[in-house]
Amino acid sequence: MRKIILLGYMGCGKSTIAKTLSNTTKIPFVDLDKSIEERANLTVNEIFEQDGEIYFRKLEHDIFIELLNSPEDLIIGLGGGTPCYANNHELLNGDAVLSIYLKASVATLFDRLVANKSKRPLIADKSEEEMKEFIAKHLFDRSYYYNQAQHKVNVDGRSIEQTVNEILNLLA
Ligand SMILES: Nc1ncnc2c1ncn2[C@@H]1O[C@H](COP(=O)(O)OP(=O)(O)OP(=O)(O)O)[C@@H](O)[C@H]1O
Ligand SMILES: O=C(O)C1=C[C@@H](O)[C@@H](O)[C@H](O)C1
Ligand SMILES: [Mg+2]
Repeated sequence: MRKIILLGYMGCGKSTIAKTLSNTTKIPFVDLDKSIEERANLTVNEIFEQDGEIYFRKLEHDIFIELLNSPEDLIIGLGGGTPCYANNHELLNGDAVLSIYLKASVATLFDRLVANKSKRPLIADKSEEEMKEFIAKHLFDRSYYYNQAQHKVNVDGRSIEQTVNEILNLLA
């Protein structure tokens, strides 16, 4: 059955947009980070601290595959790094998959993340100045993987409703 996959950098709005899209379409939404936390019975931060990032990436890949193979229609919100590890980027073009990159500028990402970085282990300990530089470099490194998505939706300066409407047009 059909899988709608939202991807993009931390803070681009995957979880927020997916929730509203799910309310509108009545297609259930699964957040990959939340699924990982439920499976491990630990927060993402705790998994990074206790088991390390490599363990997290393995769990992330395994659960992503499970979700893709599940028998129902789903909206899947990926983690910010999901397309950049294992062969996950190839899965963005699998059968019955519609993948959408929510593309945000460094400025938009910085504004959204600066107030809310503690739950994101890759930026939790960075100062504001370090964060801006980190996001810019990291986004550059990851863009190749994000651009493997079938569709790209620019989210800068867009309300949640505007972005959701753009995605609904892709589904029509
Ligand atoms: N127009 C908008 N569209 C989406 N999110 C927005 C918008 N304006 C503000 N936000 C805020 O941006 C923040 C980041 O969004 P969200 O947590 O959905 O990102 P994410 O891509 O799921 O991040 P992560 O990969 O870290 O889980 C949220 O606090 C959300 O409320
Ligand atoms: O960008 C990333 O690599 C991450 C983003 C989050 O969604 C989490 O999956 C985790 O914090 C790693
Ligand atoms: Mg999220």
